Amino acid sequence: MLTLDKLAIEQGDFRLSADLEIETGASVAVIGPSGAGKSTLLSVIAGFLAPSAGRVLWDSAEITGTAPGERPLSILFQDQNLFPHLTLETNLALGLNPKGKIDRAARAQIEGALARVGLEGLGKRKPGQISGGQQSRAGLARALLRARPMLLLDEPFAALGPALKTEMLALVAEIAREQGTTVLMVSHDPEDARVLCPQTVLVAEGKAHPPQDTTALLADPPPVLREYLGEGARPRD
Ligand SMILES: Nc1ncnc2c1ncn2[C@@H]1O[C@H](COP(=O)(O)OP(=O)(O)OP(=O)(O)O)[C@@H](O)[C@H]1O
Repeated sequence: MLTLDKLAIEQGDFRLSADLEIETGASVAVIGPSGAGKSTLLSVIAGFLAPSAGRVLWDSAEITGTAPGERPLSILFQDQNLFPHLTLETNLALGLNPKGKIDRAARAQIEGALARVGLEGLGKRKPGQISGGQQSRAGLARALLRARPMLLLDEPFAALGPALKTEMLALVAEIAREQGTTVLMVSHDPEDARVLCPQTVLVAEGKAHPPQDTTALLADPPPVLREYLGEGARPRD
C-alpha cells in the first residue's frame, strides 16, 4: 500500500496537500485541471521533489528520504527517458543494473521484454531509429523489466494517435495485472480513467483527494472538475 501521510508540497508559490492511501495492485487515475499539481504529486512520490512536511510510505516503510532509483517504482513520462546515444538493448539493461551490463541472463530478459511489447529484433537500434510509438513501447519494456511494485505514468502516450494510445494503455493494464503492479496514471482524458482505472485521485484547489470511484466521479463531477472536463461532463439528473 502507498501511503501519503499528511503531505505538504511547496513549489514556489504553489501549495498542494495530500493525505491518502492507495491499495496494492490498484489502478488509479490522477486527474484535475491544468496546473493543479498532478505532475508535482508524482514527482514527490518518485522522489524528485521533497515534501515540506509529511511522509511517503510503501507497505508501512517510510521512503520520504529514499533516492529515486531506490524507490519501489518505475516511471513513464512522455519522453520515455530513453538515452538517445544508447541502443534499446542497453537502455533496457539500465533498467536491470546501473551499468547496463548485458550478460547472458540479462540478454534473455531483454529480448523477452522487447518481444512482449512487439519490438522483437530491434534491440540494436537507437531511439532515433524507431518511431514514436515504438519508443513508447521501449519505455514500457524497460518498466516491465524493472518489475517494481509501483508504476507511475505521466501522460506517457499523449503524443501518440488515439488507436496507438489505446493499444499502449491496454498493454500497461495487461502487464500491471500480470505483475500485480500498483498503477498511478496522470491523464487528461477521462476516457483513459474510465477504461483503465476503477479509482481516481482528484487533484484540485490545492489538494490531492483520496481515491474515489471513477465512474461515480465522472458521472457527477464536482464543479471544479466539471469546468475542466467541459460540456460533456454534466451531473446526472
Ligand atoms: N519548478 C517549478 N517551480 C515553481 N513552480 C512550479 C515548478 N514546476 C511547476 N510549478 C507550478 O506548480 C503547479 C503545479 O504544476 P504541475 O505541473 O504539477 O501541474 P499539473 O496538474 O501536472 O499540470 P498539467 O496538467 O498542465 O500538466 C503549477 O502552478 C506550476 O506553475
